[in-house]
Amino acid sequence: LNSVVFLTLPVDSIYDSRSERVCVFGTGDLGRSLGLRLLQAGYGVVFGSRRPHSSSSLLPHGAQVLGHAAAAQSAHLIFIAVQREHYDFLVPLANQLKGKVLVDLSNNLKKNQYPEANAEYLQSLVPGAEVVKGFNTLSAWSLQNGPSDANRQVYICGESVEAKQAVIAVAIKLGFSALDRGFLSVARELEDFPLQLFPQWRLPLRIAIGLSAAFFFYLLIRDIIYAYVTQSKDISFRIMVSLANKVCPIVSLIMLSLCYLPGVLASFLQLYRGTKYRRFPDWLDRWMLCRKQLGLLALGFAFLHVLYTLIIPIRYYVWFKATERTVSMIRENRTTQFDMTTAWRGDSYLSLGILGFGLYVLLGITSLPSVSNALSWREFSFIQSKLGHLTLLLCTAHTYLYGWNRFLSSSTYKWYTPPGYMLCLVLPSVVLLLKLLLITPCVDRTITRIRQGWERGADQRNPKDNLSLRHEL
Ligand SMILES: NC(=O)C1=CN([C@@H]2O[C@H](COP(=O)(O)OP(=O)(O)OC[C@H]3O[C@@H](n4cnc5c(N)ncnc54)[C@H](OP(=O)(O)O)[C@@H]3O)[C@@H](O)[C@H]2O)C=CC1
Ligand SMILES: [Fe+3]
Repeated sequence: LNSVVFLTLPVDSIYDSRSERVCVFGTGDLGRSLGLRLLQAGYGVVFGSRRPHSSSSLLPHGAQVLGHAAAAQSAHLIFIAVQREHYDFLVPLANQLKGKVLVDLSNNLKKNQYPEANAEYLQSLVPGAEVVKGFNTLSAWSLQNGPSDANRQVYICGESVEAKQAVIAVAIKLGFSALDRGFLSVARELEDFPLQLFPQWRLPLRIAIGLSAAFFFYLLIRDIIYAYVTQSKDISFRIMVSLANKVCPIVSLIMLSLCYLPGVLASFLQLYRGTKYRRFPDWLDRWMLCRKQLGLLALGFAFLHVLYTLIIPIRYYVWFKATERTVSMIRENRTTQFDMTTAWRGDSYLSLGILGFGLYVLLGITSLPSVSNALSWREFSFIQSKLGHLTLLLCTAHTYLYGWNRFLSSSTYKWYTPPGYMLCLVLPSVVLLLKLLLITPCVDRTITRIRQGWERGADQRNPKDNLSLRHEL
């Protein structure tokens, strides 16, 4: 879209702006930062201020400061860097603002603060001007940082195409890429943008916190409080590492399963409906949209599990136990035999864990926009779907083997924290089994046909066709 907009601009308006003058109303934080950036880009800047003579000391060098009316007359494009509450000062200037392009930069402190968008309100105050909403997602700080700052996208919207093109030309000159989002009715959405706090992370974060808290308290009671009550044994020090190192892998594996479960469910739903031309239910849609965040959080927990596992040899408790055992063996003049089976089992589960984690990291890296943009759709889906399920398989196998090892190696060992252990294995096992079912050649072929729109317009087909499809399954 950017390139289209770029091409439709007259070349002069992009390159020959040395003499062009732009006006900025408001000499506050944003006004000054924007003015500085405009001056650096070669524009002449005229500030419009209530007190043109007393506000000039902080202003960027080279800018002119006039009263609002005089400043408005000096330029075609006027940035309004003033809070919305004060917009009524523009009403008496209606004559001077006629035909001018007014850029509304304002944001609100909370959602739905006013009945209409700030930009629409501005348009209603000055009907003779062309209002364009834009630049509000930038901060004064990022504007001062210059073009090296990562935040390079600005969104704009407005009714007049010419007015928007003029604003886009300035944005490009300042080093931003501008995205035209449409008419002024989109302004409210743009104004809500800076108020959003990680919207797609909310649900995954809640799941992660909920699961961590539930398993932490479960393990606290099961491992520590239970031992204290029944055997009067104080092993509370285990909270810091042992307990955390159980919570992390359990939460990680459940979250990774939750990341792949909606895709599998969606495939079954399409299979059941025999068409891809019907919307998924809302809950499934929302779930599908936060898969990346679920996966990244799962990776975070897996990473913590790796770190906690790596520090095991340097723990005081481990060192103490090992020394104690060696000393008692010397005292009792005992020796032990090297057990090949134990060695195999231990190494196998560790190796599966390492391979799983390696793939886990690969999934995380390829979900970064800069990396995923460099991949073709086929490459991306190969890594995220095929290798993703392989990761889930390796991590599940690692956990199975671990539980099995503990079960076999310790005679006094009770079945390892049953509900936690079972839950963290049941869910991935179910996802893997369903996926296995989906990749059996017959089902896979049908899904591919459905996705390719093989039976386009399926919604109008007669029920008999549906039956034949089911029959084929
Ligand atoms: N600061 C930021 O990072 C960002 C700010 N914005 C938006 O930009 C707008 C300005 O923000 P900011 O620069 O931080 O605010 P400031 O409070 O720093 O500056 C506001 C400016 O508005 C002018 N002003 C204040 N009251 C009146 C009035 N009654 N009549 C006319 N002019 C008035 C003043 O300029 P003077 O004294 O010269 O008249 C003042 O310097 C806000 O709507 C904000 O939401 C948007 C994105 C980022
Ligand atoms: Fe592990």
